[in-house]
Amino acid sequence: MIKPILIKHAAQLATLASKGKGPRSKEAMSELGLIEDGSMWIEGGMIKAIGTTTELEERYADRLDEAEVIDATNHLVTPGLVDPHTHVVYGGSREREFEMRLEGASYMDIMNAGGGIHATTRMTREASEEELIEQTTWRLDSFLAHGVTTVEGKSGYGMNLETELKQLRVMKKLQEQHVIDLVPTFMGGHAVPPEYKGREDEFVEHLINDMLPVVAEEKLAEFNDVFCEKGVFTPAQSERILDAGKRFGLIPKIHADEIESYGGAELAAKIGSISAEHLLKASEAGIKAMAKSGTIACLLPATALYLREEAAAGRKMIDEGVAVAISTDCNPGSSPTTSMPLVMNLACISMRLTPAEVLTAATYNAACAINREEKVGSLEVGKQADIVLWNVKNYQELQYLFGVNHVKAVWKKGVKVV
Ligand SMILES: N=CN[C@@H](CCC(=O)O)C(=O)O
Ligand SMILES: [Zn+2]
Repeated sequence: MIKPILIKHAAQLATLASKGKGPRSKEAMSELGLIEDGSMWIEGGMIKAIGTTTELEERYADRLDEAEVIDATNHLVTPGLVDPHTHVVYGGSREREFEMRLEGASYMDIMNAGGGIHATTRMTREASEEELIEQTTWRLDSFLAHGVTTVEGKSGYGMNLETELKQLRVMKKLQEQHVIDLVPTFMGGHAVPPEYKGREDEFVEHLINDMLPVVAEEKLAEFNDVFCEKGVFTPAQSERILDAGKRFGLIPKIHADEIESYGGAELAAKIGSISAEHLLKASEAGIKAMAKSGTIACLLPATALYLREEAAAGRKMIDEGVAVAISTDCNPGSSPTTSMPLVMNLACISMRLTPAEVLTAATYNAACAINREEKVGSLEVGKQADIVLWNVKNYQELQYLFGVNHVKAVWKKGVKVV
C-alpha cells in the first residue's frame, strides 16, 4: 500500500488555484494563490487537501502516523511544470546547422536548401520506432529532471502517412511507458516535403484527404498544428488544414508569424485556435484579435535566443489582454533544450514578464493551452499530485538565479520520480 504523503512547512506554496476559470490574462497572471508555511495531503495520486501546516496537521491529526512526511522548510513548492509545445519525437541531430547559422546562414536558407525540418524528416523517416522511443525517452527523462511533468508533442517530421503515424504511435507508447503525461498533436503541415515541391496545394489535399482521417480514426492526436509562414504554408492553406482537422475533432494550433509577419495571429483568432505559437513578428492587429478571441499566445523565448532573433512582445501581449503560456519548443533545429527553468528565466529577461506571470505561463496557462487545466497546472483539491519541490525559498528566487536547475524533488501522480 502506498502511504499518503504530507508535504509541510513549505516556505511558499504557489498553488495557482484557479477554480476552473479558463486561461488567465492581465493581472490574473500574477495571482499565484500563495500559502506561507504551506502544506498538502496527497493520497491515491491526487491532492486531497491543501492549506497551512497548522490547518492540515489538525485536520489529519489521527492519520499523521501513517503518512510519509516531507519537510519543505525553506523551500518553494509549485505545480509540476507543463510544456505545451514540443517536437520531442525526432531522429538524428543537426549540430552542423548550428555552426552554419553562426557562420551567417539563416534558418529559412538552410531549410530551403533541403536542411532544417527536411533534414530531420529524412532522419526520422529512417529511424525505427524503437530508436525513436529510445531517443525520446532520454529527452522526457531530462524534462522530468527539470520539473516538467506534462509535455505536448508534435508529429511533423514525417510528412508522409507512414512516418507521421510512426511518430504518433511512438508518443502513444511513451504515454503508456513513461511517467510524463504526453499530449499528442498532429503536425503533418510542418513543411511541404520535397516530393511535393511545386505541388503545394496537392500536398495540402493529400494531408486533408489521406492523413487526417487515419490520424483521427486511430485517435492518435488531440490537436492539429500547421506552420503558417512565408515559403511554407500560406494563411489560406493553413486555414484549410486547420478547418479540416476541426471536422475530425482535432483542436487547431498554429505556428504563426515566427519569421515574418504573415497574418498568422489574425488567422489564429479567426478560426478559434486554442493557441498560437512563436509570434515573434505578430502584428498589432493580430495581438488585439487574439486578446479578443481568447487565443493563448504560446511564446518560445529560447527559440528566439537560439535563432538570435528578438523575442516576441510578451510584455505587450499581456498588457493588451492576451493570455500567455511559455514553452521550450524542444526540437533539433531552433531550440534543442528540455529546460523549462531556463525558458522561464528568458521569459523574464527577454520579454519582461514578471516572475509571477512566468510561473503562471509555465503552469496553469500552459495547461490551458493543451486542454489539461482540469487535471494539472495548479495545486488544487481533486487535481493530480504533480508537484515540484525547489531549492529556492520563493518564486522570485526561481527566476533570479538563472540558468540553474533548482529542482530538488518531483512527484508525478503522487509518486516521487526525481
Ligand atoms: N518553426 C517551425 N517548427 C519548429 C522547428 C522545427 C525544426 O527546425 O526542426 C519550431 O517550432 O521552432
Ligand atoms: Zn514548434
